[in-house]
This record gives sequence, structure tokens and C-alpha cells, in this order.
Amino acid sequence: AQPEAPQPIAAPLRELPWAQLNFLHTTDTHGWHGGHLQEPSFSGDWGDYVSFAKHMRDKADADGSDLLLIDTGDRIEGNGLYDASEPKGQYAYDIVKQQQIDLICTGNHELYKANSSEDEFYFTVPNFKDGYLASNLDIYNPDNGKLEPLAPRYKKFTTKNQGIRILTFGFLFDFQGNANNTVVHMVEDTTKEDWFQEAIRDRDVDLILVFGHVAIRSKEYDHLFKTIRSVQWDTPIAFFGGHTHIRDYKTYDSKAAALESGRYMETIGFMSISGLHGTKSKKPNSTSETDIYDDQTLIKGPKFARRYIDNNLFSLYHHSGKNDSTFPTEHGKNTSIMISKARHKLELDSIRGCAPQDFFLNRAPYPHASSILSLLELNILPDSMAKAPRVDKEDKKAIVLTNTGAIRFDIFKGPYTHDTEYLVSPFTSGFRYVPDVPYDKAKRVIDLMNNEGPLFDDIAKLTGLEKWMLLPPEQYQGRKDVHIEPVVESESDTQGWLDTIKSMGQTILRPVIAKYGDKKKDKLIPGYTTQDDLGNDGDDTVHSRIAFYNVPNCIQSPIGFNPSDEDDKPKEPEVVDVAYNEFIEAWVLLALKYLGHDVKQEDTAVFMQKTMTDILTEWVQEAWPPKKGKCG
Ligand SMILES: O=c1ccn([C@@H]2O[C@H](COP(=O)(O)O)[C@@H](O)[C@H]2O)c(=O)[nH]1
Repeated sequence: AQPEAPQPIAAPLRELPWAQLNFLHTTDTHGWHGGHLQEPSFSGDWGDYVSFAKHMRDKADADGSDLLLIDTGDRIEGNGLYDASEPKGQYAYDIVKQQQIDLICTGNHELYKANSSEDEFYFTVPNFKDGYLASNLDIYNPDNGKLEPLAPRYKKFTTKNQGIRILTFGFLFDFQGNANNTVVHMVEDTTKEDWFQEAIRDRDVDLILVFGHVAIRSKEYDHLFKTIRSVQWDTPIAFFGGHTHIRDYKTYDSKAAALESGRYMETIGFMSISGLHGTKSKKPNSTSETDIYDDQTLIKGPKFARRYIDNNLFSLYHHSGKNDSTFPTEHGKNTSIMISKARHKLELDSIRGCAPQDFFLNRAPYPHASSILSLLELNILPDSMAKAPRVDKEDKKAIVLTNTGAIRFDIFKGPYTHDTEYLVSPFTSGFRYVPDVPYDKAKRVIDLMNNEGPLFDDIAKLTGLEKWMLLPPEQYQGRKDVHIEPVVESESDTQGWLDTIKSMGQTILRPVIAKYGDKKKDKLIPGYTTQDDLGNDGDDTVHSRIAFYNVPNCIQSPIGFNPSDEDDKPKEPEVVDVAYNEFIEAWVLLALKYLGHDVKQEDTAVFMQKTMTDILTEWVQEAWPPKKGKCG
């Protein structure tokens, strides 16, 4: 772990269901290879993962089972370790390379910019040699301009110890937002190609393994499952997915299942399969070469199991059977040192401000005094956008809109560092505007953006952009809405909280006083309590539940006027600029067209030459300055 990382907290653990073929899976790490420095549950770093994987590989070699490591993309954007260097990723590629990943593919984040897809071409693909697959992705070769597969489309290999013959593919979901130096082929089109049709007809395989930057409950994986199953009626199929940032496991049929392993290095996903045929199918743990899986085990077919490991040293020591002196390998320690040196060079711990309390994206309701979106809407956007030349110099009024997906992570009470800047919002899009929109039309844009209306169908038809793209990824899967009020230990604890709400001009929700009955449960650390197709026992650590609240697609702030101020009512502006985060331009322009204000992209202009990252940082520096460079 990094020297400044908090110590993990001991908690009840569930064992890994180790079996014949085992997998460790990471996804959507988004540069968090240094681990979480404010959350003990996720304080392990990439170096710890290197050590852990080595112990688990040794275990597999010792008992004759197999272990494969998979990463399903979105390794970049969202942490200073990647974003803060110039060029971006100056240290990150060498750090990721330290892990021996057997199967790896691309996420959408690697493709938003031409530079980052070229980094895949020049660094990640060669770093992982024949482990990198690109079943539906081409790149214009930066050396000769020719369109070619970024990496091989598929491969077949045999596992080291059990001799399991695996046919494997590496996909990306039907992503349309890539820069124009790459081409993402629709999954459905790809499955019609000759190479794919031929590959899936191979009968000499024991397992088909589809890994990808694809949600495990998606049209893409449903289609791949049906297509493969239509020609391989009984071959076991394992899927590994990502993109939606959640822990999840799905059963497709009795011989096919999928795992998704969360986000931001919080989770190391574990899946195991037993009952597979293999050319050397010796039982794990057996010392005898002749102790082959008997026919009955094989006839029963595969048994899948899963575990979501909290990425901290308490969990990793336990599952590897090591302790603080036996756990770190030389390679793991050196990887942690590489990370620490890079963090130091990038000055990621330098303090921009001191957050007076926690602000949450999905762990608090919206609107709410603890909601980062409320903070943005009521304070950060109004204060920052009032400095836009149109408002400041030309005395114009404006409505500013942003998608909630532009915010990626919570702000915790305490230091808001150079690193935090990228954790909270790493995106580089600026703010543009449509000038002088009649106010009665402008004020209705937010309703169209936040409704399930035809706007989204039309945008999808016109541009391929989908509705989920405005939201935080964690919300894509449509979880159940939860509306519970904050729980505090006693009435006296509510005071500071109520004061904060009042100071932010918020409606007051009464906090609920906790009723403690089950003493054992009270002692659990709050954390993931995952429900998936196998039940609620997937997390390795037994946690108490953290609430998850859905948020709208977009929020908005009035700039230069206050529509809710009664005295101001008659003075509502006749026209306002409609300003927006550039990422949502297509939706905003179509919404305005629906409202009878038809403008083209050429009619828009730069509202503020700053990204959301800059806006947040500048606001934090002014509103929450550190005292003598420190937080109290
Ligand atoms: O410029 C951008 C790019 C993306 N977003 C938001 O991020 C999610 C996608 O995140 P994943 O990690 O790929 O799942 C997208 O839905 C947008 O909400 C953005 O706001 N600005």
C-alpha cells in the first residue's frame, strides 16, 4: 500500500471458492493504481495486487489448478496518477505493465481521445503481447495510416496445469463516442463476420471465455451468448464485463455465467469454475498424476462461483494465507515504490483546499446538504459562472446545465488535493452556450433532459448517443430507488448537519435517529452489500449497507438571477444564455429545437474556457482555503 494509505479495518470475511480454474478480474480502474488514500476498505495498491497475484499463482501451481488474470479496460482517466502528468499517462502505463495480466482489452475511455488510443497501440498492446484482444476494434495505424485491428481478434490457448482448452474473445460495447482514429464495429455486425462464425464452431474447446468492456446485463452480451450458444449447445461459457462500475454476477444458463468487478481498484473480482474437461484434468490439491476428474464430475457440468474482494491488505493477507512480513514480494514492493515516486513527482498530495464535510454523488439523496450535486448547483456553478465574460462584462443572464455523469466521485471531509481534482471530475470538455434564448423556452430544457421522452430516442437515431451517457455509470443498470433519510446516532448529532443545510438554502429533511437493536450488525463496517444472481453472499467482507440514491441526468443553475426569489419574479429575464457542459451539446440543441428554438452547432460559442476540473478547483481554493498549507 502507499505510505499515506489508511490501515485496513479487520472485518468478518468469506473465503474464496477456489476451484479447478480460477480468475482474478479488474475493470474500470481509471488510474486508481495507488489505491484509495481516504478509504481503508480500498487502500491496497497495484503493487499489493502484484504480490497477491503471485501468491495465488503459486497456490495454483502447488495444487494443480489454474489461475488467469483479466482486465476489461477503462484503465485511464479519473485519477491524478494518470491525468496529472504531461503527457497524460507518463507513469501509468509502466505501472500497469508490472502486473502479469493474461487477457486484456480496451474500454471506451481509452478511445475518447486520439492520443490515448495511440497510447494503447504503442504501450499497452506490446506490454501485454498476445494477451491483448480487440474483437471489434480497429485503429488507423499511426505509423502508416492504415486501418487495422488494434490487436488479434481472438485466440485459443491451453491452461498450464489443467490443460483446459480455452477459446477467447475481447470485446468493447457498441461505443460511438470514440475519436476518429479508431473504428468500433457493432457487436452484432462482428458476430456475422466469417472469422467469428468459424471460430465459434471449433468443437475442440473446453471453455469459451468472452471478456470485454461490456456490461454483463447488456444487449451486446445477450447477443453474444445467444450466438455462441446456438452453435455450442453445451460448451461452458464464462463472461467477464465492465463499464457500469458495479459488482455483479449473472447466470445465463446452467453452463454460462458472467462476472463484473466494480470500479476504481475497489474490487478484485474472483470467479472459479470446476467440472471442466481438460487434457490434464487432475483434481486440484491432488498429489497423484492419475487422480483425474471422474466422469461423474464432468457430466454434472461446470460449477461457477464468485467473490468480490475488497482491495485492502486485511483481505489480501487472508486470502493468500500470508501476513505483513510474508505477503509483499520484491516485485510488488517495487511497484508500490514506482507509484509512490510518480505520485510525489506529480505532487498529487498538494492541498488545494479543505472540505468541511463529506459530499456524495450517490450516497446522499439529491437535493441534499450532503449531495455534491447540490453543492455544484447552489454554490460552485453560480459562483464560478458569474465570472464568465457574458455575465461579468456584458451583464447577461444565463442558465448553466451539466450532466451528473460529469461528476465521478465523492468529496471527503479533509484535504482536497491535486489528486482529488481528477477523482471528482477528470473530463476536459469546456462550457459552451446558445445566446439569448427566450426564458420560457430555456427554463424547460432541464425537464426534457431529465425525462424519458422522445428526445433520447431521436438523439440515439441521429447520433447513436444513448440516454445512459448523461448519468454516472453506477446508475446505468437501473437500481431500485432508495429514499431513506440520513441516519445519525442521536438528536444532538443533527445540529451541525442542519446548520449546513440552512447555510446552503436547502429544504430541511429531518434526519432519522438510528434504532440500534442488532448489536452484531452495528459493528460491521459500511461497504458493498452486493445482490446478484447467486444471492447476497458475494462480497468477501461482510458489511453494513450504504444507501445508494439515483440522481437525475442533469442539474442546472441560474446565473445572474434567482427564479425562486419571490421579489424577483416580475423581473424574470426575457432571454437568457443557455450554457452547458460541451459533452451534452447534442441533447441541449435538440431539446431547444423541440421547444421551438432551432439553432445549429455554428450558433454556439465558448461560454467559459475552463473544464469542470478547473472550475471545481478554483472554487475549492477560494471557498475552502487551507490554513498555512494544511487542513485542521
Ligand atoms: O467527456 C466526458 C466523458 C464522459 N462523461 C461521463 O462519463 C460516463 C462514462 O463513464 P465510463 O467510465 O465510461 O462508464 C458517461 O456516461 C458520461 O456521463 C462525461 O460526463 N464527460
